[in-house]
Amino acid sequence: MKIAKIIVDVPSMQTDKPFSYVVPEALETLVAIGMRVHVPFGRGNRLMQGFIVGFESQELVENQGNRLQDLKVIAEVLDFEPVLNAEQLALADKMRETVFAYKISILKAMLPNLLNSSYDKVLTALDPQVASDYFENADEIHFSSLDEVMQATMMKLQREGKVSVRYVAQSKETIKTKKVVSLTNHAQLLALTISARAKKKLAMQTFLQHEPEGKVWDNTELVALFSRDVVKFFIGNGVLTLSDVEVSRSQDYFENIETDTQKTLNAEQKAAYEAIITSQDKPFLLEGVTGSGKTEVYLQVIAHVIDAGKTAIMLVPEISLTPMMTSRFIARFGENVAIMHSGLSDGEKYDEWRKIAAGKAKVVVGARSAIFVPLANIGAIIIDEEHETSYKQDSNPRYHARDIALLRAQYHGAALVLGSATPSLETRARAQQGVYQLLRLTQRANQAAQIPEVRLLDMRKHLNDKSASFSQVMLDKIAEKVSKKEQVVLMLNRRGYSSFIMCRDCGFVPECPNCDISLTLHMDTKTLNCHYCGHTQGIPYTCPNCQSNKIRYYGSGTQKVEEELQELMPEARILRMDVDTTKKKGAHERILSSFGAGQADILLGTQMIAKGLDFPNVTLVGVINADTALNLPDFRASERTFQLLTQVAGRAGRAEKSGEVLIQTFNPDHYAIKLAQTHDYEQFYQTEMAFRRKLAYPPYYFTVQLVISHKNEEITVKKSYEILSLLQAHLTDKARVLGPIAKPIARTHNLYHYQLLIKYRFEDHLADALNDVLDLTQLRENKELRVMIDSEPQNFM
Ligand SMILES: Nc1ncnc2c1ncn2[C@@H]1O[C@H](COP(=O)(O)OP(=O)(O)OP(=O)(O)O)[C@@H](O)[C@H]1O
Ligand SMILES: [Zn+2]
Ligand SMILES: [Zn+2]
Repeated sequence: MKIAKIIVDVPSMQTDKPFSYVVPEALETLVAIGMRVHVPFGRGNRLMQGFIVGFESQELVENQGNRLQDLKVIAEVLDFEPVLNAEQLALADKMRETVFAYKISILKAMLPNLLNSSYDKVLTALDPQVASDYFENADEIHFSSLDEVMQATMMKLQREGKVSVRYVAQSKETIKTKKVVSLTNHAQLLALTISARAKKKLAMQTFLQHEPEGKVWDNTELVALFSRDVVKFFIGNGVLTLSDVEVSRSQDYFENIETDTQKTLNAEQKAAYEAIITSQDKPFLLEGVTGSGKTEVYLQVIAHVIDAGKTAIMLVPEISLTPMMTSRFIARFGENVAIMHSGLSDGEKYDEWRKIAAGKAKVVVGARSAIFVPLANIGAIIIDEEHETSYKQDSNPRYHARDIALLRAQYHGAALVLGSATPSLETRARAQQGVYQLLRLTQRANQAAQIPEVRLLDMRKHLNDKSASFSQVMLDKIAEKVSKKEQVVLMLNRRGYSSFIMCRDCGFVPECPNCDISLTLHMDTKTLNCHYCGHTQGIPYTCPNCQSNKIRYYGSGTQKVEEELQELMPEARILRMDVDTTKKKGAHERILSSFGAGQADILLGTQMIAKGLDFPNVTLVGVINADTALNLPDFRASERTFQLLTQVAGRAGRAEKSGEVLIQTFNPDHYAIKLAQTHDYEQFYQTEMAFRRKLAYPPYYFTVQLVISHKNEEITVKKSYEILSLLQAHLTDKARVLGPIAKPIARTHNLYHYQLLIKYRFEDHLADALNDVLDLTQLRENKELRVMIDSEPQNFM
C-alpha cells in the first residue's frame, strides 16, 4: 500500500500539516511528489484539492497511532507531471517560518493561476490505435469523465507520447485562438483515390505524402496553398483534422523588435559587471543614478550566465508598466526569453510557465510572482528598482520577492543583484554593514547626457489665475519646449490623493456606506467609487445633507488637467496615461510607442510614467504636485516621495539634449523634496536614517503588523487587547508594541480595523507568539474575527 502525505486546500491551523491518504493501486506508479490531487476531506468528505508533499511508510502511519484501514483514499490525480519541484517545496517550508501564512496559500502562490482555478483537462489521441481503442473516434475526451483505471491508463499513454493533454480554462473569452489542421491519418491519405482531373487535390495529396503524421499547419496557410474546398475535402475524408488552438498573446512581444547588440561598458559598468560575475557569495546592491546604464549591466551579466549554460530571472516592478524593459530583453535574447506579464490571460501565463518548466526559457522577465518560476540551474537573479513596494505582496501570503530571491540565489549558488537609483533604506543599510556588496554607477552612461537641473516652484507664491494646476513658469516652459519640437513628460502624483465632490454650502463629502473613506470621483464612468470595497453610486446633483445644488468637484484628476492644458495650449498634442487610458490590453505599449515615435508633444500621466522610460527627445519633466504623499500616516512617506521625484526627474535629458525638471510643491523646504532637487541620495539616506533611529523604525528595528478586524467595533478592540497580551507573554521587554489603535482608514467592507505594530531587534520567541495568535483565530468563538499578520509591512493605510 502506498501512502501519500498531502497538504489540503483548507487554510487553517489544523490543516497546516500534511494528512495521510492511500494512493489507489492503479495510480501507485504514476503519482509523484509535487502533483495535485483531489481528496475527500472532513466529516462530509467533500472533495478538496491538495498537494502531494511526500510519501510515508505503513509503519510510520501506524506508529503515529493511526489505523491503516481508517485512511481515506485519493479520489483523483490532477496532474500528469509534478507542478511543484523539490526546490519549491523546500522554499515553501522556509517561507512558512517568516511569512506567517498557511502552507497551502504559499504553495498556491507558486503556481500560475490556471492551476489554482477551475479548468478541465482535455485529452487528444496522437496514435490511431489509441484513438480507436479508447476514444471511440471522438476527437477529445475530458479527463474528469474517466474512472480511476482509465485515468491511470491515460497517464501512461501520455508518458508514451500517444496522448496529449491540454488544460482548458473555464473563462474562454480571455483566450485567443486560431484554426489549425493536422495530418492525422497518413494511411487514409494513401488509400484515397483521386480523379486525375482534380489537379489541386492531387497536388495536395502529393504534398501531404511527404509530410510526417502529426504535422500541424495554420488553416489559412493551407487554404492559401490549395484553396478552401480542397482542404475541406481532406478534412472530410479523415486525413486532416481541424481544431482550434490557443495562440500565445505573449508572442506579440516578440514581433517587430529589432535585435540589439551589446554596448561597450564604461569603467564603472565594467567594474560592476566583473564583480557580479566573479564573486557570488554576497548579494550585490547596484546603486546607479538614473540613466547610468544599470540595465546594460543586467543584460551583460545575463548574457554571461547564459553562455555558462545557466538561466536567469529578471524582476521588474510591474511589467505592464515597463514595456521598454521587456523589449530590451527580447531584443538581446530573442526566443530565450519568457515573459510573466500581468496583462497575459491565465492561459497565456500558464503557457509561459510550461515553457519555463520544460527548460525552454533561459531568461524569465516578470513581476513579483515570477520569482517562483520553476527555472532550473539559475545563475543570476536581478531585481530592478528594488525599492518598489510592488515587490511585497499585499494579500496572503505576504512575501517580499527580495526575500524569496535571497533563498533561491542561495539554493542555486546564483548571483543576486538589487538595482536602484534610490535603494530602500533597508537595502542600503545592509550594504553599509557589508551584508551586501555595494557597487556604484555615478555617471550617466551616455557620455553626452547630464543629470538634469531641477527647479522647485513654490506653489504658495506661484498661485496662478489662469490655471488651477499649473504655475505660469511651468506653462511658459512647456510652451517653449513644444515650440522647439522637444518633448515633455508631466506627472500628477496620485498617491494619497483623489478627486472627490463636496457641497460648497455645508461641506458635505459623500462617503462609502461600508468604509470610512470619501468616495472617489470617476469622470469616465460618471460615478463615485470606493477604492476599498468597490461600492459605486451615481453623482448627486443636490447635496444629500442640505439640498443645496452647489456640489463641486475637488482635486484635479489627470483628465481634468489634460482638458485644462489643452485649453491653454490648443496646438499641443497631449497623450494621457493613467488607469483609465490603459485599461485595455496593450494600451501602455501603444501610448509609449506613439510618444516615442514623436506623435505627441506631451505625455501626461500618473506615477506609472516615472519608471523606466528612456526617450532621447524628452527635455522637460514637470511634476504637478510633489507633496500629496508627504503627509500620509506612514513612516516611509518621505522615502517614497524622494524616490518618486528622483525617478521621474531621471526621465529628462537622457541623450544629447540637456534636460530640465520643474517640481511644483507646497513644501519646498522639506528635506525629501530639497534632496530630490539636488539628486542627493547619500544625504537623504543619512538624514532619513537619523529619523528612523530616533523613532526606532526600520532598518534599525524589524516590524510586524497585526490588523484585527471585526464587524463590531467593541469586539475588535477587546480582541486586540487579548492579542496584545498573548504577544507580550512571549516577547522580551526590549520589543515595543504600538497600539492597538484604529487604522488610518478605520472601517472598510463593514469591518472595523485595529492595528498593532511590533518593533523589535532580536526576539527568539516571536514565531511562537504569532503562531499563538493564529491558534486564537481558529477558536469557534472567533469565527468572525480576522487577523492579518504582516511581517515588514509596506503599507499602513
Ligand atoms: N556602455 C554604454 N555605452 C553607451 N550607451 C549606453 C551604455 N550603457 C547604457 N547606455 C545607454 O544609456 C541609456 C541609459 O541606460 P539604462 O537605461 O541602462 O540606464 P538605467 O540606469 O537602467 O536607467 P534608469 O534606472 O534611469 O531607468 C540607454 O539609452 C542605454 O542604451
Ligand atoms: Zn450641503
Ligand atoms: Zn467602501
